[in-house]
Amino acid sequence: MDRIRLVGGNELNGEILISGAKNAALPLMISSLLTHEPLVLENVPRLADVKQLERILENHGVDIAVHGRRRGEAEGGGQRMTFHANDIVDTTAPYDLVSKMRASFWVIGPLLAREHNARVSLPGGCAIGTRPVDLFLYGLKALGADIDIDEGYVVAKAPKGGLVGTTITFPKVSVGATHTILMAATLAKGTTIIENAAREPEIGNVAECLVAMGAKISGIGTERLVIEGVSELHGATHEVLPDRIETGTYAMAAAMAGGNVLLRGARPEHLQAALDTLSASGVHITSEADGIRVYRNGNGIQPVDIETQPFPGFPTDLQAQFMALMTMSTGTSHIRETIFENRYMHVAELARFGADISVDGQLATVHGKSQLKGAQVMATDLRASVSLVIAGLAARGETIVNRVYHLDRGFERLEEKLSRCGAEIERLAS
Ligand SMILES: CC(=O)N[C@H]1[C@@H](OP(=O)(O)OP(=O)(O)OC[C@H]2O[C@@H](n3ccc(=O)[nH]c3=O)[C@H](O)[C@@H]2O)O[C@H](CO)[C@@H](O)[C@@H]1O
Ligand SMILES: C=C(OP(=O)(O)O)C(=O)O
Repeated sequence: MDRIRLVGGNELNGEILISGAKNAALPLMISSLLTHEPLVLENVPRLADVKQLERILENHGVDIAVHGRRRGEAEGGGQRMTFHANDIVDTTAPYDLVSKMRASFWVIGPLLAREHNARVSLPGGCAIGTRPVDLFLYGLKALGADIDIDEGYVVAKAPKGGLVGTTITFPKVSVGATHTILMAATLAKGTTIIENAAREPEIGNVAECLVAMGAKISGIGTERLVIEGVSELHGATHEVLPDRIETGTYAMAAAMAGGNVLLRGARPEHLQAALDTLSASGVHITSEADGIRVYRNGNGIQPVDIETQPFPGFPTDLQAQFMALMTMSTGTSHIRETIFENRYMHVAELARFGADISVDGQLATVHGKSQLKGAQVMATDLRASVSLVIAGLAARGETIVNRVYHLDRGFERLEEKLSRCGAEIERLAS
């Protein structure tokens, strides 16, 4: 298994091109199942999760082609890809494909809407909590689907004539359930209203793509989405938005290591809560025409308390990275994880660097230290893994991060992007 070796202590200076967002690319790819015409996506990141979803879509009969890169070839700008679901040849999404990744379960929405039936294995994804699918099933049943759980599969059937629009009020905000019901409702009969919809920018990006494909959606970006069903969708060309979690991660890396980095292509409005938190900790953040500049030059990091929340709050996908940063603050900070019940696996690994963190339920208390020391650590999930990398950038001496396949799910060319800015980092191939 590949490992990452880094030696801490170098500042980060230069530019990092922000890739297309994994969490938008995946549902956008899934949207291609809604039409028999080709969907062209631009700025698709090259990630293990994208590859895995390609396998799942191909199993349903989607033809996939890569047409090259749109921008920043040398730095790894995103791919231009076509997804053509002319015929759906299989409405089963099998366990061995779906169990590796949470978002693969979302195919259930388009399959049910277009083919009126679907058999999808219960999903996998980062082991950060129990991650049930009750909200998906609640929404699909409300659209008229008959749902059964059989041998680990959700077996769903639409009523005769297809799904029927209705009002769905989610008792809890769910990104995945919002994506799934939104996609399904585009082809339902009549109007669907989703109340308490997730407002993450990736939902807006998908909704805009669906509109380009002929869907009728209003309320994009709000917690109330109104979808007027149409009888069919058509092909379109659409761009994956820049990855706000990658942006926040590199912002925190620059804050930890010190230096001055331009995060090219980043959109500040997509991670304002995280940027405000970084500013409060003493990091200089400025918006520029082509991205976000992050600058820290020898100043101490102030402790700041955060609580993770659905968008526009502080994202849970940046909690681990922020905790790494707080380990070097000049005081004590409190972090409350409210989205997932088991998203503190990085705590034990950060302790190997000498970090002083205690956890009581959903609350983590981080006592800042002036200097971390490099260590041998284990990546446990995607964002936890990258928190270990950025801790290693600031630690004295050598760090080895084991099990980096987690990182490859969500960070494109991580070592390359960081080493271009001066980090001493390399991949040790197994
Ligand atoms: C591929 C993708 O985009 N993944 C993101 C997505 O995950 P994902 O879509 O899985 O996250 P959700 O927003 O659905 O989960 C939020 C909370 O709702 C709970 N829940 C969810 C569905 C359900 O049917 N029942 C239920 O109880 C979850 O267990 C969790 O506690 O949003 C999360 C929250 O921003 C991010 O951390 C993930 O990176
Ligand atoms: C938790 C994540 O991914 P997934 O939902 O696919 O597990 C993530 O992107 O941080």
